[in-house]
Amino acid sequence: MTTTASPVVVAVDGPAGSGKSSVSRAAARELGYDFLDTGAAYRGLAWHALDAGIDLDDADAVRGLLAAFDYRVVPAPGGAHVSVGGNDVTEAIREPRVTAVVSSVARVPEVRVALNDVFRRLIRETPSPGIVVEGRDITTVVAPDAQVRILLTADEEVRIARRAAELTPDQAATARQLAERDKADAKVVDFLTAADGVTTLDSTHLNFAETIQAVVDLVHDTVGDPTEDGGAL
Ligand SMILES: Nc1ncnc2c1ncn2[C@@H]1O[C@H](COP(=O)(O)OP(=O)(O)O)[C@@H](O)[C@H]1O
Ligand SMILES: Nc1ccn([C@@H]2O[C@H](COP(=O)(O)OP(=O)(O)O)[C@@H](O)[C@H]2O)c(=O)n1
Repeated sequence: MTTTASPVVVAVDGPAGSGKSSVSRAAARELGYDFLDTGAAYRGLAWHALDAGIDLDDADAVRGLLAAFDYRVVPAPGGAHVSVGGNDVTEAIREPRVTAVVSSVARVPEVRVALNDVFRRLIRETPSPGIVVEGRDITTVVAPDAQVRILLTADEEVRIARRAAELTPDQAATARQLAERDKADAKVVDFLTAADGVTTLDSTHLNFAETIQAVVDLVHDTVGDPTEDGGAL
C-alpha cells in the first residue's frame, strides 16, 4: 500500500450521543484508517483533575495540571487503551463522575490549546493512510482543512434513547445530564450548526450500519474508493 505524505483527514463533530465515536471508529476500520477520539483526552484530563483532588471550578488549578499531564493512546486489538501518568484509564474515563465534570476542564482556553497541539501531532504522526478524528471542534479548529468534514447529528430524544440503552435504565437522569453537558459545551464551541463546507449527516432515521455507510460513502466520494475496481459494494 502506498502511504501519502499527509494522511487523509476525516473530521467528525457533533453533540453527545450522536454516534461520533462508535460510527467514526467503525468507519475508520472499514476505510483502513486510524481513529482519534479527542473527547477521551478531555476525559483523561478530567480524570486526572479528580485524581489530584483539585477544585474543577478553579481554572488556575486546572491549567496547573497541564504541564505534567502525561496522556497516551496505545493501540490495542480490541480498541485503543488510554493512559494518564501510567494508569490505564480506558474504562475510568467513561464513568459518570468523569462525564459530570469534563465540561469544566474543556472550557479552559489553555486546555484546548494544549490538547489541540496533541491532536495535531497524533494526526500528523499516524502510520495509516488516513485518520478519522471526532470531537466538537475538529471541523472548525483542530483540522479545518480536513478533506472530509462532517457534522453528525440526531434528534435529542433519539440521542438520549441511544445513550440510555447503553448506560442506565434511568432515562430521565440520562436526558438531563446529556442536555446539560451539551449546553455547557456549546458555550465553548459551536457543534450544533455546520460551518461552511461541512456536510451535515443526520442519523435520526438511520440505523448504525447505514450511518457508517454514509460516512464511508462521503469519504469515497471525496478521495476516491481504492477498492472500486475490486468489486466492493
Ligand atoms: N445510527 C445509529 N443508530 C442506532 N444506534 C446508534 C447509531 N449511531 C450510534 N448509535 C449508538 O448510540 C450510542 C451512542 O453513540 P456514541 O458513538 O457513544 O456517541 P457520541 O460519541 O457522539 O457520544 C452507542 O451505543 C452507539 O452504538
Ligand atoms: N473536541 C472536543 C472533544 C470533546 N470535548 C469535551 O469532552 C467531553 C467528552 O467528549 P466525548 O466525545 O467523550 O463525549 P460523548 O459525546 O462521547 O459523551 C465533551 O462533553 C466536551 O466537554 C471538547 O470540548 N472538544
